[in-house]
This record gives sequence, structure tokens and C-alpha cells, in this order.
Amino acid sequence: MHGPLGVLPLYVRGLSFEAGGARLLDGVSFDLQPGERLVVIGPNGAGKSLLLRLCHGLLTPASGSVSWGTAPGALALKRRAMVFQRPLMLRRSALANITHALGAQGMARPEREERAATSLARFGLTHLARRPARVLSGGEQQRLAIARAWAMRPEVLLLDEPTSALDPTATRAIEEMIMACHADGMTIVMTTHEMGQARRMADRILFLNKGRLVEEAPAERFFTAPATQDARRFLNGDLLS
Ligand SMILES: Nc1ncnc2c1ncn2[C@@H]1O[C@H](COP(=O)(O)OP(=O)(O)OP(=O)(O)O)[C@@H](O)[C@H]1O
Repeated sequence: MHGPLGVLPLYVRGLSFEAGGARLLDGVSFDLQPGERLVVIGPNGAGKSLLLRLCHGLLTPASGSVSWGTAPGALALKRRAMVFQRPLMLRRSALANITHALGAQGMARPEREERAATSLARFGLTHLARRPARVLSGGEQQRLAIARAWAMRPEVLLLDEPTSALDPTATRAIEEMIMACHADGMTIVMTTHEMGQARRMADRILFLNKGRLVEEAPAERFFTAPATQDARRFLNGDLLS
């Protein structure tokens, strides 16, 4: 999945974001290497969603830079996909939501149909193909959103709290899908509130607090021996936003 013009590594340097006169993200720097599962955690309002949105180009930084590999801009955008907390579905069938997204990327119709069907089958969702996407349950919609993202064959999948509105069964299904995307070669960046999920999913942790990157560490080390007092307090449930 990584062509010569890939989007990785990602280099984020001194990234800041301001709104309403407030500095909401302040000087965040990190790298992302191919094949990683990077999980961004931190209290409410820490800036996790902002960081993902800035990385995906949905927001413009006040200062600093986001630099995605060597692929030129338009191609780099095609090579990453973002999944939101509440999926955006068009008023059409589950299958058509995928074919539409592929069409928007310029894929020819016969290939779109085949790719969309393959994607639903990959995740055991074929039975939903003809159902209107908007009447699917929250968990089904999120599974469809990930199948749609997978269909684009991105190098990088960005997920912003993909399970926060879901029950434990649906959460497990989504986690398995994300792991399957990773097994298929995609690099994963996700935010979560749920520390059990962060432990299950992460190779590496970025811990944000009040718009700053407080700690960056391999997941095992972060959870067994956090280096900062803020991270220790957060893991003990004592650090509130
Ligand atoms: N476009 C915006 N304009 C003004 N303030 C914003 C904007 N987007 C986010 N914020 C504020 O920036 C801060 C960080 O928001 P962000 O959504 O990134 O936090 P988060 O870490 O994802 O939190 P949560 O875990 O609650 O989702 C919050 O105080 C939020 O209210």
C-alpha cells in the first residue's frame, strides 16, 4: 500500500492552533512512521480532535507544519482517510455510500462496484449492502464508515474517537475492524477516551493536556511507567480537564 510517492513518514512540527483568541494547541511535534498504531489520549478538551483535524488538513494551523511524505498535495489527500465519531452517511444505500466515495476519487464505475462489494465482504457487512445507510444503527453506520474508508485503500487511517458513542459489543467490532485495517497494511492514528482501548490498540501513545504534548512513549512503557506526573495523574483518574 506504500507506493514510491507515499504520505509517510508524517512530520508534525511546532503545530499550534488558535480560535477566539485562545491557543488551543501549542507547539506539538511528532513523527508517524509506516505501520504504526499511534493513539492520542488526554482529558476532555486536551486538543486530541484538533490535532487529528489539523493533520488531515481540515483546519489551518496558526503556526507550525504538517508534512505528509513525498506525495503531492492532491494525491496525499487521497492516500489518507478520516473516520469521525459520528459518521456522515448520504441518503442512499450502504453500498452506494461506498461507490459514491470511490467515484469522488475518480474510480471508474465497474471497478467501484466491485471494490465496494469487496469492502463490505471483507468486514462481514454484505447483508447491509442494500439497506439505507441512514437507518442503520450507530454501530452499523460506524462499521460502514470504516468499510468505506478501507475501500479507498488509504495508507493512513485517522479515526477520531470512533467508538465513543457505542456499546461494548459494537466497540469490539470496530476495534477488530481497525486491527484488520492495520493487518492489511494501513497505518493507524486514533484518539480515544477509553484507556482499555488505548492499551489494546496502541503501539505508541501521544498524551496531550491543555493543548500541549506532555508525553510521547511506546504504549507499554507509557502504561507501566509513565514519565510525567500529569500522565500518572491521568492514568489514576485524577487529572481532569
Ligand atoms: N473551531 C473551534 N473554535 C473554538 N474552539 C474550539 C474549536 N475546536 C475546538 N475548540 C476547543 O478546543 C479545545 C480542544 O478541543 P478538542 O475537541 O480537540 O478536544 P479533545 O481533546 O478532542 O476533547 P474531547 O475528549 O472532549 O473530545 C476545547 O476546549 C474545544 O472547545
